[in-house]
Parts: sequence; C-alpha cells; structure tokens
Amino acid sequence: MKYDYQIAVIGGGSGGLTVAAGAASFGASVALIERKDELGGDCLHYGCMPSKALIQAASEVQVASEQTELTSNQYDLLFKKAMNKVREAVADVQSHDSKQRFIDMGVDIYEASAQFVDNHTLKIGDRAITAKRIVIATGSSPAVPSIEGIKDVEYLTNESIFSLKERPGHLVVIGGGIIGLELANAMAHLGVKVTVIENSEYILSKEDHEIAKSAQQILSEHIDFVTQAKVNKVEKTGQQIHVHYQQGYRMEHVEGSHLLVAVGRKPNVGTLELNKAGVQAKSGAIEVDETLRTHQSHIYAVGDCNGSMPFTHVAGMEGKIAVSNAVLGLSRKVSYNKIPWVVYTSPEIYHLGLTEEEANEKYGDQLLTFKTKLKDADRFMAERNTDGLVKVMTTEKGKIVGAHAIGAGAGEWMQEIGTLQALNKKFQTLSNVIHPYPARNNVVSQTADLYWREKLFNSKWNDAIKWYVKKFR
Ligand SMILES: Cc1cc2nc3c(=O)[nH]c(=O)nc-3n(C[C@H](O)[C@H](O)[C@H](O)COP(=O)(O)OP(=O)(O)OC[C@H]3O[C@@H](n4cnc5c(N)ncnc54)[C@H](O)[C@@H]3O)c2cc1C
Ligand SMILES: NC(=O)c1ccc[n+]([C@@H]2O[C@H](COP(=O)([O-])OP(=O)(O)OC[C@H]3O[C@@H](n4cnc5c(N)ncnc54)[C@H](O)[C@@H]3O)[C@@H](O)[C@H]2O)c1
Repeated sequence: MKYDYQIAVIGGGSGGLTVAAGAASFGASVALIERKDELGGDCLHYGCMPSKALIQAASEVQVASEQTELTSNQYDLLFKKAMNKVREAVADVQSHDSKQRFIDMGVDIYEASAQFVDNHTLKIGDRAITAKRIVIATGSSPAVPSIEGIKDVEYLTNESIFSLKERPGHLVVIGGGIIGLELANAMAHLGVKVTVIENSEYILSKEDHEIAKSAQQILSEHIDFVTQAKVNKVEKTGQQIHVHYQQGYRMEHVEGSHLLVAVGRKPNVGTLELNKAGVQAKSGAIEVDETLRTHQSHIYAVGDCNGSMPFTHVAGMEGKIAVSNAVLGLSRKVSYNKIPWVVYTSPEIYHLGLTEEEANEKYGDQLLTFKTKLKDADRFMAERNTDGLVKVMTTEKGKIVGAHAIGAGAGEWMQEIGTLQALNKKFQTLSNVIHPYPARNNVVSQTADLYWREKLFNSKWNDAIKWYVKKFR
C-alpha cells in the first residue's frame, strides 16, 4: 500500500518537534499536525519558558527588595515588567521553533486537530492523510480535581497564569508539587501573598523527604503552607475566592483573590479516537512498550501523552528513540534510570535517581549515604547563602544510586553527578578531579571526599595504613 507520508507526527511540542526534525533529517517524508497556530507546545507557551522567565524576573525583584523596602505601587509596576519579560522570552524562543524552520527542513505542517480514522489514516480538519508510521506526541493538560464549586470560580492554571495583567493580592495554590511551588515562589517574590494547600504531609512529595522538609522550611519565609489538607469546596463571594479544606478533623478556610490549580497532569488523548486505530490507553495515558510502540507496532507515543515522566528533556529523549525505531527500523529501548530533574524554586532542588527512603528500601545495609551542608562549603559561606544540603547515595563500591540537593544554583552544579552517573563512573572518582576554588561545585567534590574518609578512615584499612606509616615512613 502507498501512503501519503512515511511518518505522521501528531503534536508540535518538545516530543513531536524532535521526531519531525529527526525524521526529516534522515530523509523521511514527514507530516506534522499541530492544533494550535504556533509550534512549541506547552513547554514554550505555558510551561518551562514562561515559568523560568517569570522566576528570573521575580528573583531580581526579590534581590531589590532586600536592599530597599518596595511599596505596593512599585510591586505593581515590577509585576507588569516581569510579565512583559515573560512575553519577550516566549517570543524569542518561538522564533527558534518557527513553522518556517520546519518547512525548510521539508516537513509538511497541518494546522488542525488530528483524529484517527483507522490505524494508518488521520482526519485533519476536512481532509485525511495516510502514513506508514505515526508518532503521537499530544502532551498533557492540567488535571482539575473534582471539588465542589470549582467550575463556578475562575481558577488559574499554567495555561492562564502567564496572561495575568495585574498583581494578585492573595494567590491560593492547590497542589504543592513542582508547578505549584515554582509559581508560588515566583509570585511571592513579586510581592504576592501566597498560600499553598497540599494533600500530603510535605510539599514536593516526589522529592527525598529531607530535601522536601528543608524546602518547606526555607520557602515558609515567603509562602504560607497548609499540608495534609483536602480541599472540598470553593466559592466566590464578591471579589474573593473562599477555599474550604479539611485538615485532620478540622474544617478550615482561606480566602484569596486568585486560585491556581496545580495538582498534576492529564495526558491529551481524549479527542484522538484511539480506539479506531486499535491504540490502547491505561489510566488515561497511551500504553507503550520499552521501544515506545503502542499496541499497534507502527504507532508510537512519546512525551507527556504516554504518562512516563512529564519533562521536556524526557520528551526529547523519547523523541530521539522514536526516530531511531520508526525511521531507522531499530528497536532501541527507553530507560528512565538516569534522568535528573530540577525544581526551579529559590533555592533550587536537584533530583537524580532514588530518594534516601527508596534507596534504603532497595539496598538496606549496603547503602552508603554522604551529606554535606552548604553551611560547611566555602563559596556558600562567602556568598552568605548557606541554606541547603547535598546528599549522595552509593553502593559500597561507589555506584551512584541517588543524588539530591537543595541550594542556590543546585540545578547546575549538581549535574556534575548526573554526568558522572551517565558515564558509569564511580562517585569517588570526583574526588580526584581538581575543581577551581571556590566554585559552588566544590561542595560536590567535598561530598565525594567523604567516600574516601568512610572507606579509609572508618574501616579496617585505617589500622593497616597507620601500621604502614609507623613502620615504613
Ligand atoms: C508550568 C510548567 C512548567 C514546566 N517546566 C518544565 C521545566 O522547567 N523543565 C522540564 O523539563 N519540563 C517542564 N515542564 C513540563 C514540560 O512542559 C512537558 O513535559 C513538555 O512540554 C512535554 O512535551 P510534549 O511534546 O509531550 O507535549 P507538549 O509540549 O504539550 O506538546 C503537545 C502538542 O500537541 C498538540 N496537540 C494535542 N492534541 C492534538 C491533536 N489531537 N492534534 C494536533 N495537535 C495536538 C498540543 O497543542 C501541543 O502543542 C513544565 C510544565 C509546566 C506546565
Ligand atoms: N522544573 C521542572 O522540570 C518542571 C516544572 C513544572 C512542571 N514540571 C512537570 O510537570 C509535572 C506536573 O506538575 P504538578 O506540580 O502539576 O504535579 P505534581 O505531581 O508534581 O504535584 C502535584 C501535587 O499536588 C498534590 N495534590 C494532588 N491533588 C491535590 C488536591 N486535591 N489537593 C491538594 N493537593 C493535591 C499532590 O500531592 C502533589 O504534591 C511535574 O511532575 C513535572 O514532571 C516540571
């Protein structure tokens, strides 16, 4: 059978664009279908880019507020300026993801919502195209919990918060995960009163407990946290939104001017008519095997829509694997073992591999844990910015099984450990790498030194070394 295209990609976000560009560069005929008028997906328009631009602008305001007390009018002005910077940043990156760039690569772009007609045919607007292989990369949307009254209040999500024109008086955030915390932190720096309501015992429930606890303590300086709380009703009275929650046996409520919902993501699969193609979903996400194939071996799913790990770098990694498999005919497998992420609060949080709780469960007595507090690291002392810690877990031989940190710039300097792990190097090798003094990453090599201290000075080797030095040196 002859098809219109060798590859059809549904969704022009981080995953879809990686596949379209990769497939075209290998000479495949490619159709890219995106329902919005611009490419770039969530990351560019409502996710990574606007949030990081806002975080940067807000941290500059925070630094200024430490030097001089800002008035309410000044905060209003700075809020508007911050939002302008967000728009500028998105526009800048948009030019890199322009349609023309992909057209120049030889990709045919269709602006429409795609639906399966059968397992090789897609309906796009009022026409249909066929493709030999199809990659679904439709991303995800904010999940909205079923709370009484939620439909009757104008709540914000990541899709609307970056369009705010005025500084909110009091932002109530439901969900103390990554989105909730990054946005809460930025808003607090911009002079917004912020309350975060979280279900679990601690905010950032996917993080190592000690790190999450430390984050909660540090961020409490600017943000009010309500944990172990279940929101069961929201209502609007005049200009105020009342958020009712249950904490233990008590019913409490908080009222704010704005409400942000940030309780997780829901894969975008509803309108695809997957059943017509024989593609199956499980718990709302498209089911794939390790090679990212769905139940139809010529249809793949990458990025947030397959429910693996909702990060841009994961969508990109999966996109590359889908290109190898769908275009080159390989059977490369995905692995999620060595994928770091960063929570861009201030201070930042770095996450790689197992948390201490998970590592203890898996390795028990065999686990070695090394920790350094930033108050014991020279550069942080010099900067008078000593909030935070580094924690690395290894096996007895030094294989890295988890690495976590909270501290200024941790997302950058901790990646040294991610790189080491990706290269299959032992943690203690870092001890032999000379770091310029006093870079922030000295705290990482300082932590690696602890491995030798543990091995050489807290073990039977110590007696042997002492004996050798006494006798022969
Ligand atoms: C506030 C926020 C901040 C974030 N910050 C970070 C960060 O700092 N780092 C990080 O790694 N990740 C971050 N993420 C996560 C990141 O944005 C996502 O993991 C990433 O965008 C997923 O890429 P994707 O290609 O799977 O989906 P998307 O980028 O969302 O792309 C999917 C595209 O498919 C289109 N589409 C959907 N259905 C159809 C259809 N039927 N037909 C045609 N087109 C369709 C959509 O319009 C969209 O353009 C953040 C997310 C949010 C919400
Ligand atoms: N820096 C980054 O890389 C970055 C930034 C933003 C988002 N993301 C991606 O987006 C994903 C989604 O982020 P998210 O923050 O929406 O989800 P999340 O899963 O990280 O956090 C959601 C939080 O909401 C809580 N929660 C759920 N239902 C609740 C309820 N009814 N009431 C109160 N609390 C409730 C959960 O306990 C959890 O702590 C992240 O997992 C991440 O993969 C990444």
